[in-house]
Amino acid sequence: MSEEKKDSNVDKIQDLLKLLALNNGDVQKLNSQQRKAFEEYKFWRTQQVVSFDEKFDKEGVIDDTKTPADIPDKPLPLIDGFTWCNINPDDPNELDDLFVLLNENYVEDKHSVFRFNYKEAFLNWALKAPGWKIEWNVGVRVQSTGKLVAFISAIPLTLRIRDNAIPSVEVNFLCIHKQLRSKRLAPLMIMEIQRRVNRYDIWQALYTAGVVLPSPISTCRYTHRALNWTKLYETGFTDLPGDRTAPQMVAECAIPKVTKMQGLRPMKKEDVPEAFALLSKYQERFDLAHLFDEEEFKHWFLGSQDDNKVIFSYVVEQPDGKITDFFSFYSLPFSILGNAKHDQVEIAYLYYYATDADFEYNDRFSKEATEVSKQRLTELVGDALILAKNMGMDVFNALTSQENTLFLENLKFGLGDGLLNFYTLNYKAFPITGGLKPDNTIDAEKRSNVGVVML
Ligand SMILES: CCCCCCCCCCCCCC(=O)SCCNC(=O)CCNC(=O)[C@H](O)C(C)(C)COP(=O)(O)OP(=O)(O)OC[C@H]1O[C@@H](n2cnc3c(N)ncnc32)[C@H](O)[C@@H]1OP(=O)(O)O
Repeated sequence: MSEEKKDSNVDKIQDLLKLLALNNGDVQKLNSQQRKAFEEYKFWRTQQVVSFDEKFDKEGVIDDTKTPADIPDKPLPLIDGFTWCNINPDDPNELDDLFVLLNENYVEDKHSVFRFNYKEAFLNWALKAPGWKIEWNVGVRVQSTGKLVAFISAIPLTLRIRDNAIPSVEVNFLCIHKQLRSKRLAPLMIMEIQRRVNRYDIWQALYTAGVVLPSPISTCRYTHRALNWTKLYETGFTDLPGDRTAPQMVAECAIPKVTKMQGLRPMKKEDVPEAFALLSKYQERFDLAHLFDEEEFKHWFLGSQDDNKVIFSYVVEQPDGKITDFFSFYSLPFSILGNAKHDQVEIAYLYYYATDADFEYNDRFSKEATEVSKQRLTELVGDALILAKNMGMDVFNALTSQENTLFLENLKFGLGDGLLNFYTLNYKAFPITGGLKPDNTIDAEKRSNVGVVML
């Protein structure tokens, strides 16, 4: 190795060590390989976000000087030939336009083989959170043909960051047609939705992305538990490890047929007050959380109750009628492109859960609390895997957020390729643990303080 190269490696390692020291070993700044210098983010450097190495000693709002009256009431100008529109999820034609846009252009893996398949029922559930507004489903159409070519959405929520409750929106489903990429339309979409949200006197937002932007407040990693190994292998979702045979993998991934927890059953309407109280209490442990109200709880966990169910929620009821545990997962399949045998991988995503297992301990990290939590969560999510498998899911995904690091390894979840970064707009927050060690493997000791799950 040349002296010059050696020096630059030493510099890199020293920079990395500096970053680690600055952030108490938090993983988020280790995405440095993927990120540009702050000045190169031509759009993001102009927004109310913090730069990568910015030091601050107080969390809070970045700019609180504006009022809705300061915000223009007309949409931002669009390039000729295109026009803004709203997407009404209650209109089947408009929802279908969105479905087609996302289905053909949304997030894919790096080999363009898998793509999220957000079905109409899913979008209806995701976009119609209590308080949703039609003008926060922002689309762009080609003027001459009406074709929908870009979209971004926001839904309201109260976000809690440590002790601060912040009226915010969650921004999601940013998508631009492949033929319109790299034309700086994304910044325009973001500024337009920001304008529309600001008009309602809301000034903070939460969003997640696989890409590194200035600056993540936390980073989690996707993990996958194979339920139908053979199909995953046939579709290329999973590789055969060099030291194993296919039958060995099938045996390793085998799942019992019957759930184990006494009193486990689907959640009903009547359970809502108790299950809502349980989840609210459980969420208090996290530094980043969605402060649900009861109406939101109903929406997010009972779903629409129609045949196209996307959300599945369960409770554990004790013989005395008390609900001690709750978990939920949602279904979001991947389309498979160009595979002769399969066109879809059925995927379950772990969503919110709660258990009273460690409520009697003051410190959730104590040895005893950790042990009881670990045991109960392993049983609970173990049963979730069985239920998901029985309903035809091929794989069960979970992030390293919440208390997931306590059971992921026991339940044979394997690390995925993808990292998910969490961001806030117009709010500086200190780093929040995402369940990852500096080398991006599971950190079962520090665990995670991220309590929000975004679709
Ligand atoms: C208070 C209310 C506030 C509301 C707003 C809160 C903020 C919400 C923020 C949005 C949260 C969304 C949450 C989700 O939905 S994350 C899901 C994002 N969607 C996809 O990945 C689907 C497939 N990809 C696409 O459709 C396009 O590639 C997208 C639309 C992603 C970019 O289109 P395109 O490739 O044609 O690029 P451009 O030339 O127009 O623009 C380039 C600029 O855009 C920056 N960029 C690239 N990707 C992202 C990204 N995922 N978040 C934020 N910014 C992103 C990029 O760094 C560059 O800026 P800068 O580097 O020069 O600075």
